[in-house]
Amino acid sequence: MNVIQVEHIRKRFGNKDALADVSFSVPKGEIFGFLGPSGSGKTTLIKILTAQLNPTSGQASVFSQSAKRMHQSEQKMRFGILTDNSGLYERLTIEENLELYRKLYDLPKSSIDKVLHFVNLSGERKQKVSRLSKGMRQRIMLACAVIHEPELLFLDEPTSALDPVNSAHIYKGLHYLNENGTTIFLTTHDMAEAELMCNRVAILYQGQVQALGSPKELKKQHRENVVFVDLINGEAYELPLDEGTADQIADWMRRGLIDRLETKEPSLGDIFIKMTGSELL
Ligand SMILES: Nc1ncnc2c1ncn2[C@@H]1O[C@H](COP(=O)(O)OP(=O)(O)OP(=O)(O)O)[C@@H](O)[C@H]1O
Repeated sequence: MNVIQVEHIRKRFGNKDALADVSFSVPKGEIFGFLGPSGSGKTTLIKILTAQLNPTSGQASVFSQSAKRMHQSEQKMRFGILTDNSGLYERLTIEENLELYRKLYDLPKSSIDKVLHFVNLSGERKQKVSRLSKGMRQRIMLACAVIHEPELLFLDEPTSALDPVNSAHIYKGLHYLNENGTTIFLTTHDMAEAELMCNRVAILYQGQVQALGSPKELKKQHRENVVFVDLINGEAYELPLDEGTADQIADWMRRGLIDRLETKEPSLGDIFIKMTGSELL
């Protein structure tokens, strides 16, 4: 079953297409990465999927219903969202902010302890939000998005303000949620994060999906068909992957001349740059 279905979505702002023609689907249980350079329309699509914006044309559905219904309270219970503008009450403590969400979703008291552990902030629960660092705020916003363990989670750059230790902690928590049934739709500029987290990724550029597949499939598709050979006498070769090369390598091997033999697979970052012409941020 697809949790998200996007068909020929176009979104025009003024005389410019933010999204020109975007189609893809996300099956239940997947961690799906929506990648693209800054300004490519990732946030716009999340807004369409969560009924904050209407598309100019095309169909978007979530939980097999029009995405336009996502503002309805029974749908709101089913998803969580983390974006730049996820609001926090500055004068309240971390715990008091979470308490508001706990009541909203009618959850047991223990949900606060659980989610504080999830974002690695159990020790800071009594601190006022106004005094917190950017990374801590991001973790509390994430806590607010996941406290009800939603069926579907939208994460717009969830670890952009986090250090590697806290990012690793969050990845673990997100995998736990996913193993317990949460489908995750995330945007990121961090290709290592996409590779680590996502079952499949879409690369968005010029308003369209330019590549779609698992990181492994994409790497295979974009693999250079060359083999690198270093011989023990110091000679180094870059040869095409063909029959002639196979015979040559077999001969070198028989004569014990090979020091190193490898094929080169591109990273997801290399593929992103190739597809979008953009340098990574
Ligand atoms: N409300 C709006 N009115 C006019 N233009 C908009 C509006 N919202 C977004 N845009 C434009 O649409 C394009 C896509 O923006 P969007 O925020 O979706 O990109 P993004 O991929 O999420 O970028 P980033 O990675 O920097 O967050 C940009 O050119 C942006 O300026």
